[in-house]
Amino acid sequence: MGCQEQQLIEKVCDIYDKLSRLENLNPSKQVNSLFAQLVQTCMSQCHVDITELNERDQAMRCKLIKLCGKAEGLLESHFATLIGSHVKPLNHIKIFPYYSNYLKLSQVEFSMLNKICSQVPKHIAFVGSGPLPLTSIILASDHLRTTCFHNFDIDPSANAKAIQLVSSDSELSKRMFFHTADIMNVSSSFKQYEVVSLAALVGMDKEEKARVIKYLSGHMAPGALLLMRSANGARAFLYPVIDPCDLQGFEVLSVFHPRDDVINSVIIARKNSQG
Ligand SMILES: C[S@@+](CC[C@H](N)C(=O)[O-])C[C@H]1O[C@@H](n2cnc3c(N)ncnc32)[C@H](O)[C@@H]1O
Repeated sequence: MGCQEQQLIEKVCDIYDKLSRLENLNPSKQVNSLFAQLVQTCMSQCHVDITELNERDQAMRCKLIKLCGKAEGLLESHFATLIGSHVKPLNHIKIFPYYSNYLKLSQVEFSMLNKICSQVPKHIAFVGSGPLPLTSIILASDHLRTTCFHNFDIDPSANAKAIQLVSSDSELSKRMFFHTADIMNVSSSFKQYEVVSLAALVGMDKEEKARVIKYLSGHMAPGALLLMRSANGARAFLYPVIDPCDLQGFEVLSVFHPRDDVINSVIIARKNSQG
């Protein structure tokens, strides 16, 4: 590994060490500052190959991804409550600190889908939509204005907050549906979706992510699209990486790796027609 790469890894380890010592990961000046430093560090264009990490750094990365996932959930829940307290919540979603990142990521995901889909999808499933389902809201409001979004989340309180956000918008709430379930227990209804979008935080390690993808491949309609969020380079300290070998039963159609302040890579694959 180059010395620049080693310096980046040491910086990530140092931030992880500070985060892991905190009492909790609820949004606060200290937590927000450490995550801002972590994201800034991992957006570096310095090439990092996480398959070459030593055992200590591999172990740290696995724990850091889980810690980031927890903090992201707490951040989204905190802002979903804040935004949901307004009479017209959707007029206030811009207060979410990473709103512009979601705008850019949703634009990327829409552009990729637009190149692949011959028709506008009628039904999209978003798996792991969370208390602040910004991707579904932005896609439904800005890009796919006739598409119905079925949002799945294992956490009933996440769905309750999400419903609070959209219910005051009469048009949007006609196209946004929320289902409380562990995605690994949902079977029949998946055949109706032309597109299934899998959140970055569903499947917090490689094995679990591969299990979710394998499960989806067994329940999606042949020819349907699976849109996944992955990570590349140093961004792989923040999210699990999806490799082509994890996509048995799918044909990879499009891959996007960000170079700006978008964090997630995006992969779109088609479910093989032989079912
Ligand atoms: C906090 S949101 C974050 C969404 C984020 N933008 C992303 O792309 O991951 C992730 C959500 O996934 C949900 N989740 C995790 N595992 C799940 C599963 N097996 N089935 C359904 N929802 C799940 C969590 O409850 C959480 O609300």
